[in-house]
Amino acid sequence: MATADPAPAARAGSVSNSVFDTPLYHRIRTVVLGALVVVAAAVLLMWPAITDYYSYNASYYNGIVASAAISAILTISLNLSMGYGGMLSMMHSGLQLAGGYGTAYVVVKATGSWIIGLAASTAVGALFAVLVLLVSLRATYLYFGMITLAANLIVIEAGREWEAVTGGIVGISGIAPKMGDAPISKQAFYYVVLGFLVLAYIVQRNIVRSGVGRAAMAVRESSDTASAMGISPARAKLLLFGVCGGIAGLSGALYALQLGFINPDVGLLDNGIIFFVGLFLGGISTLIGPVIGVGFIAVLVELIKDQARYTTLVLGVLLLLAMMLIPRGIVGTWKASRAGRDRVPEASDEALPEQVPDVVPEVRDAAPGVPALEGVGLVKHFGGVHAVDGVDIKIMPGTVHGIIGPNGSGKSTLVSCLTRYHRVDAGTVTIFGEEAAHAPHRVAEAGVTRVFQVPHLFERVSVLDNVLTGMRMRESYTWIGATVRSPGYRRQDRAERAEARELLAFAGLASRADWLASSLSHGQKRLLEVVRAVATRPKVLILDEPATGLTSSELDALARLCRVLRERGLAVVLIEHNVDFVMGLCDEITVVESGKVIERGDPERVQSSPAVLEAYLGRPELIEETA
Ligand SMILES: Nc1ncnc2c1ncn2[C@@H]1O[C@H](COP(=O)(O)OP(=O)(O)OP(=O)(O)O)[C@@H](O)[C@H]1O
Repeated sequence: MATADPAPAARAGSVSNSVFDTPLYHRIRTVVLGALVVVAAAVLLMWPAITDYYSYNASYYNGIVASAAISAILTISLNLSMGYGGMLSMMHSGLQLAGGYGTAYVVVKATGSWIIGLAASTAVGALFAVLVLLVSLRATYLYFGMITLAANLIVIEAGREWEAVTGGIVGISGIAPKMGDAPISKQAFYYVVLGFLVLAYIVQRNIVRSGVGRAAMAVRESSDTASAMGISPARAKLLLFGVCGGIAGLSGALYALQLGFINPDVGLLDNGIIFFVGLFLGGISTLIGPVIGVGFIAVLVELIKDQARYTTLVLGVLLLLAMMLIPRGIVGTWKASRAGRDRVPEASDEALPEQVPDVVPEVRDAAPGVPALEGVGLVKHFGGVHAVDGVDIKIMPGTVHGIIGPNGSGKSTLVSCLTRYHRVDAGTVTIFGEEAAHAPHRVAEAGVTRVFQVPHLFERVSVLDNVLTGMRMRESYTWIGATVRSPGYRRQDRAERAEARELLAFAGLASRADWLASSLSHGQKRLLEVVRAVATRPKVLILDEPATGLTSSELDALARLCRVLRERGLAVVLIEHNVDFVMGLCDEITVVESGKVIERGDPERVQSSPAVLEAYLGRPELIEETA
């Protein structure tokens, strides 16, 4: 997940004896950072008083900070969309415009309260974002960007033409926040804006650190893997982009109330440049980056205000320099530097705990004789390639079932048919006797989880966060619960973290829990993928070539995990080329060759089958050697 901001901050890996790894340095760093935050908060809180004391033009300087805060709110929304959700949004200035119209209409045309206006703008932004996402659900990154660009143009054009509501080209003016009949002072409104900035930041942080944010980041990394964990990519995107739209709409309302007017020019992309520059300068996919980036730009723009005609040029050059010199932005670069890292203990190979923890899933309710997963007459052709050609396969609960065959024989395609990643040309799939739903995430919901042949780990978040992502399917809290950190959310979050640590310990990864997943060895990454799949509490776990590249101790850990899962009543499906591993572990083996089953049975039967000896790589001795 692109430099996501896991909580607690994921750590980087091994330790040296540099000054950055001493406890004293870490204490000083914490104190200095804390002091900076306190000073910044104090200055912002006292800003109206400071400007009042030192300047004859206090309202101008208050306005600058209030406008920067409003831009920061919008940039937080853009960060959630592009940084955490991986959705390239070119419609954020349009969302701000739509939000601005919402409040302008309520306050000026309907003579309603500005507070109702804020609510209306938030709703307008959220609704508009959801509508745009609904028509672009299948669009890839760039196409989604183009659709949002079109949406932005439509909002501007609607603003120009729909005069009855928007006031046309002239727009709507006289949008003043009032308490009763008295207008709210600019000073008081400054604090309203500041309050909403804090709120937007908290919403962003709480969402990113909850299952809602983890689901969106999982989809951003790989929607196939997210689906295998029961996450609906469409739902995860809709939710996040809807929240983004709401925040952007809110910023539009504040913009209209702060300046007292709104017109279609607000939606122009030129006006949106500040949000992009602020985001990339501060650090995309970092929580505080958007605020710092926009704050930096506000100061810069103020400093060059006498040369205002060069502002766009300066912002362009700034963006270019930021991309070339600090592509992760100020905050991202700090976090990636030695100075920004937390201290971690040196991790060595861990002894595996003897006891199987209770958190390892168990299947108790399987009806006797009913296959956990069954495919009948499965056919999948790719043009002239008969990848799966009339396969029947029955996988029983409480067994380890191997699927072997030469390269290109159709093993992965068969599994993709069983898990609905491929639409079959013919055949049926049932899970515990019920016909399998046709979307991969629904298959995962029914208890069938898979680990892909190509590793799909979420590399830029912590090991622990990877496992937590696997638990999304059974999280019962809503995004509102996550945002306000309801007692139910906190209870569930605590329990999940404890469970994830137990599962990691069982796989020998406990001491790596807070590391970035990218800092693990290849074998540890494969094990982590299996642990993440186990965290979904599956009834059927499909592992596609999990043993590739594992050391002997990692192979032992994997084999032990498979045996424990079998004892607990799960069906484990193992696609493997490591024949020793398969023969030593599996109760039943299906051998495929050119898309057809050529043998099935226990390891002894398979090893002595003439068809297998003949077909398997054309090198019977490879099988015999293992006998
Ligand atoms: N999406 C696809 N489009 C076209 N052909 C495909 C596609 N996926 C698989 N194939 C073809 O289907 C056949 C079976 O491929 P598959 O990956 O299922 O084999 P496999 O037994 O899993 O191989 P390996 O052991 O090398 O992973 C191959 O000939 C492959 O080229």
